[in-house]
Amino acid sequence: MSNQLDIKLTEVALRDGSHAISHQYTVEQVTNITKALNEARVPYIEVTHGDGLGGSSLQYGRSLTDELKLIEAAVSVADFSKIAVLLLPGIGTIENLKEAANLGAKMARVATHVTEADVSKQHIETAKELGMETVGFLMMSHMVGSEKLVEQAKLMESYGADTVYMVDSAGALLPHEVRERTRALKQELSCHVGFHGHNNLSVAMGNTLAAIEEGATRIDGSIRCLGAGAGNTQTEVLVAVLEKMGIETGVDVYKIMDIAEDIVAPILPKPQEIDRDSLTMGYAGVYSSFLLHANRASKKFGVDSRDILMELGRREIVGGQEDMIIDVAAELAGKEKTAT
Ligand SMILES: C[C@H](O)CC(=O)C(=O)O
Ligand SMILES: [Mn+2]
Repeated sequence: MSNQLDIKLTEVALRDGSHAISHQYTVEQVTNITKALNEARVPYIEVTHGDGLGGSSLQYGRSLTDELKLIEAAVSVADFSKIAVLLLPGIGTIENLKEAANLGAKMARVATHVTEADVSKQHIETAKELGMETVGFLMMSHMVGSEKLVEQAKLMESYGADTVYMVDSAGALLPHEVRERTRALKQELSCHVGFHGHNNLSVAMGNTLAAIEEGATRIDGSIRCLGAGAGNTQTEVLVAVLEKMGIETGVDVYKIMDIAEDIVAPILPKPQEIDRDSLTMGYAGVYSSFLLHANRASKKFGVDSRDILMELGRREIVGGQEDMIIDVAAELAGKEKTAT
């Protein structure tokens, strides 16, 4: 494969990884990690609450630190990397977006459920007016086939998205499915196509390579797999793999390895791994950020967390419906009680 692919990586540990550490980032951690990623020449670094701007709440989990302080800290030490923010319309507002842009965020990633791209119009247009690079982020892409995905991606492109991402929020897609969907997106869109994977089925790397082979050029990773569920495509591994394939990312492979080992690993509450819960998320097609919510509900109601996740998958519960996790756990606990 040619090394002229213009692959640009976005590091998401300071946003997607927020789910894995219950949104407890400090200014010091964000400053240290951003400074090091900037030195390693990572093009984009996403910083926000795990559920995007305005996500800090009882429903999604309260942040330890105001995300605007985290964004400000990241911007202050990044003279090469651009700081990106995630925004889910309905959680984050246009006002939140303006605040982030004022602080120096240069990229807005507007995320919707894969069938609801139409709600991103105002936010993508505003981000453009603010002079930001814009990304449309189609979450839970495994829930639809190529045709629907293309239809929704085209909407985002028509609103002005510079890139549209296929987002495998549940880590449920397999390489042949990513390949087929990416091919369809590339055929129908003129903007960049991106891929965001989760490693719940241990295929995030294979999925990412399939996406790149089909023409995706905007790729997400999380260093040391610090993302929701089992984490995302592991950035330092991806950089090394792409370098071996002759594909340039511009990221310094030794430096990114060192950040993973020396700066990120020490802040993890536990190593990011595929355990029975994260595996069940990929298997059942459940939103990766539900992991800690399901763990808590499992303890509270004494129900196997896999049963909760399987039921959430059956009911096709999506982001924004976190309250259903408690409902499902309570229901299952009630059924178990009746049965005994
Ligand atoms: C709000 C979600 O965590 C966005 C994301 O990273 C995904 O859907 O995956
Ligand atoms: Mn994610």
